[in-house]
Amino acid sequence: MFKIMAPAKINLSLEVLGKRPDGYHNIKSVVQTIGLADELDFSPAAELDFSADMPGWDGEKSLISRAARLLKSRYDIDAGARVRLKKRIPLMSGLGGDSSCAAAALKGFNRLWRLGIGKGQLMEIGAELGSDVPFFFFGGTALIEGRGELVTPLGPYPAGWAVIVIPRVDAEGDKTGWLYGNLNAKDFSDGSRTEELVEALVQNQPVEPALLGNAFDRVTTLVWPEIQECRWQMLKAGAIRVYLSGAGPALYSLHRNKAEADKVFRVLRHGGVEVYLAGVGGLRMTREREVSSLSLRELPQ
Ligand SMILES: C[C@](O)(CO)[C@H](O)COP(=O)(O)OP(=O)(O)OC[C@H]1O[C@@H](n2ccc(N)nc2=O)[C@H](O)[C@@H]1O
Ligand SMILES: Nc1ncnc2c1ncn2[C@@H]1O[C@H](COP(=O)(O)OP(=O)(O)OP(=O)(O)O)[C@@H](O)[C@H]1O
Repeated sequence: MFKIMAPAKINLSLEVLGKRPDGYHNIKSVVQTIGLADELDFSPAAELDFSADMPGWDGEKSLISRAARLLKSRYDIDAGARVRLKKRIPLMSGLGGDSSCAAAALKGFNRLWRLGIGKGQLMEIGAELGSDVPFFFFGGTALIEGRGELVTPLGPYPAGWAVIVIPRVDAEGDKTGWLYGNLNAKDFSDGSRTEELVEALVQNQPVEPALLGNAFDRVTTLVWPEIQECRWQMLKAGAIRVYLSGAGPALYSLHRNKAEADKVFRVLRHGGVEVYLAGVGGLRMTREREVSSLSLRELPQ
């Protein structure tokens, strides 16, 4: 019937400003979709029927099924749907895979059941499913704020390549919530580094690597000592700087040309590391410039 791609994301900057009364944290983060993506294949069915080609993937645990149930109850839908998922993004890795699938699912069910829901409303429903979900209705390069539901599209990040390594750690349950809960005042910052990065992107200026960084660096290194070993392996393979994505454990390095990225990728793959090579930046994943009701910020002129 039809397919929808669900790209992974990396956090180029991720600053946590502090804890909110509702238990979430205010953040400022420049997020970027990358060429590593899942693929959702939708077709009509009498009941809900979800499956994936990844062993251990459980439809009932995925936000895809929560998205379906939420729309069915809110819009009084009797119809079902069959979704076949080609899963490429490692789960619970910091690459936002299930969050991206949730956004793709909302788009797909909206189309399959002819609900006619606008993008802004879909983003608000997405925000009920998870803080990373609204961003995926824009993709490309964007600033996310609030708990992640305020999305401001930005000029494209300079086109390049990312080498992504997934350290072998036991990330399970609500690892993101647990890691947020283990942040403390020294992990918090005021968002100014991310504002500088936004300014560079909006003004199409070169991006200083020092502007990239992640508030979860300290706590993830404490919880998962394997991360340090992976960082060293990436540096030894030729990466200049290694960054953490989301709440981890995924690590990535950025490269302007493919040949350099490919060399690092091959060395790591030969070393038995779970490693991916993906395009970064350049094109915007979506063409729409519609700014949703959730994107309240004005870009610096
Ligand atoms: C780390 C990031 O991936 C950065 O992009 C996101 O902030 C996390 O987004 P996410 O995985 O969609 O997170 P959610 O599923 O909404 O929240 C999981 C748990 O993480 C914590 N959480 C999440 C987002 C946020 N801004 N503050 C939080 O404290 C909350 O305890 C929440 O119960
Ligand atoms: N076995 C499973 N099958 C399908 N979905 C799962 C499974 N285990 C967990 N999930 C879903 O995946 C979500 C987390 O995966 P996701 O890939 O979005 O997070 P992430 O990569 O850690 O992103 P980030 O760290 O950036 O928030 C869980 O909240 C849960 O909804």
